[in-house]
Amino acid sequence: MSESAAGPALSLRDVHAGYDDLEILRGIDLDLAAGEVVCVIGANGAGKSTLLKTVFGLVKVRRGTVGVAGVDVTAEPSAARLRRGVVIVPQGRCNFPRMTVEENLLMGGYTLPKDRVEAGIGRAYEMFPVLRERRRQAAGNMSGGEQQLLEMAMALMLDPKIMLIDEPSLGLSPKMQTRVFDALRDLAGRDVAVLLVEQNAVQALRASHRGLVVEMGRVSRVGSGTEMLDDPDVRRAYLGLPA
Ligand SMILES: Nc1ncnc2c1ncn2[C@@H]1O[C@H](COP(=O)(O)OP(=O)(O)OP(=O)(O)O)[C@@H](O)[C@H]1O
Repeated sequence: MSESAAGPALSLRDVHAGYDDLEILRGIDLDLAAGEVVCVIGANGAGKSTLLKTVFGLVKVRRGTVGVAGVDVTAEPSAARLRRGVVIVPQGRCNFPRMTVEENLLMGGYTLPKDRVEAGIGRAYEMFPVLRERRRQAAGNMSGGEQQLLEMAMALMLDPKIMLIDEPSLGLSPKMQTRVFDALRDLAGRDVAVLLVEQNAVQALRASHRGLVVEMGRVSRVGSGTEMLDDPDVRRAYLGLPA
């Protein structure tokens, strides 16, 4: 993990956001360092996905600021944030099931110049060798876990600094879940800041440097992954474990 001279990779200050007259985020404060994996947990409907969408600019900030590498991006549209290296991997998988794995990767990098596309594909195959093996196969014929890896690899094409990822382990076998969480740690090892939303909070916290609980639109608890796993209130309320 590292904090550059410019400060954290991502910083949220008193962020308020929501939909129509519904305020969902009510003063979120959060700093995320390069190379750090932070897992957001909370009840259904607490606003976890809204938080990711707000960082990416899909939901408008009503009050407060979003900063990326020390630059205030609160007023910037998603495309501008993307150019700053913020990517989002939404819930669900495989946008282009009939296209091959490699064609999907090319779609992930369609805004890039040719040399960066080649570098991106090289990076994706190095990180996920299974995708190289399957590169000529229709993406929709891969397992759910492999499709999830492809989604992450598509986001990797853009050489991101910040990856926002929503429920990456949803519907995967325990073995594939482990693979996905390992991949997130690998990304962090490459200095990407990862903000992760997960229902599978136990495994996600094990894979995270820090966890935070969102409650009533605010961050109610922050701690290392281990502290959160040991916290009796968190165990009872969010992990389904005995206190
Ligand atoms: N586009 C939208 N328009 C209106 N309300 C929305 C919209 N998207 C989400 N909401 C509402 O905002 C609240 C927070 O939703 P969000 O998806 O952020 O929760 P979450 O914590 O990710 O939930 P879950 O764990 O169930 O996925 C919910 O009450 C939801 O119904």
